[in-house]
Amino acid sequence: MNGAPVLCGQAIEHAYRGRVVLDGASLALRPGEVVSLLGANGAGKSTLLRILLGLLTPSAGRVSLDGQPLAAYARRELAGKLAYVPQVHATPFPYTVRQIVSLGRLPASGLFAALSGDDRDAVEQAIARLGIEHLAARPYTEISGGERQLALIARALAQGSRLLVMDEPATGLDYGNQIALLDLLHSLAVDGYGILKTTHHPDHVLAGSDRVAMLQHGRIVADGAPADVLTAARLSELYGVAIAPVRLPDGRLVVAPCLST
Ligand SMILES: Nc1ncnc2c1ncn2[C@@H]1O[C@H](COP(=O)(O)OP(=O)(O)OP(=O)(O)O)[C@@H](O)[C@H]1O
Repeated sequence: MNGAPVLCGQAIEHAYRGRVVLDGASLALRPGEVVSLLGANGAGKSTLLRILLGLLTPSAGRVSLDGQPLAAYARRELAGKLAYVPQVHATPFPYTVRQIVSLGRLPASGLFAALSGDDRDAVEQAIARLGIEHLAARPYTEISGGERQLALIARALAQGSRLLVMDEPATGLDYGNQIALLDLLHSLAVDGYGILKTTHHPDHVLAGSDRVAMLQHGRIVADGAPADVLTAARLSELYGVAIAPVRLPDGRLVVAPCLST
């Protein structure tokens, strides 16, 4: 059973140069659940994530963590509770994957301190959980986008926070790694992690998410169990194409593309 919400955004509003992107969006994340945030391109998903992480200050609304306003936390304390997995980026520096994962320990160890034994253990455990031991000594600049994504997730795990906020974590992963990622996120939730991720794949919501929130017109227009929320009407409205979930003989729901020509 999930506990009380630990990360709560309430009535969040945000505008970029006067253009309203979020207009009263509310979203909560509890331990032990995978929550997917769905929305069309430009709907404001990344903006909402950045606000929930305290990286961007909303024009209006409140964000709280464990009942305290986000602003009440020191940066290091926040990092111990909340980790961000950004969209894959390139770094100009040829750090090894192990060094990238070690960056997750910086908030705990301090910028100039050597890694302790506990830090090193956390790094190796994160690398093992992602199954990327074979990449650990490779330069981050010389691995694929999908491999970088796995390294960034390992970095978030090494950080030790129990809430993970991920911006399109499946992007760039091949099909096998997408499924492995869904499995990993589910197993992390079973271990008590709370996971909030954006996705463009309704199938990644139907498989492996406990809850889905739909962002449209700057608001969360639906929030609940994937099978309840992802109706043909809502999906068609969200994406502007005819789309319908299909129930397989074994009871699972899937969304299959249906081309107009
Ligand atoms: N720094 C910025 N300055 C001005 N406008 C911005 C800025 N960041 C985002 N926007 C605009 O705000 C809107 C929401 O952007 P955001 O990245 O939050 O959407 P998204 O739902 O994550 O999109 P996508 O699915 O395409 O990644 C977009 O129209 C975008 O162009």
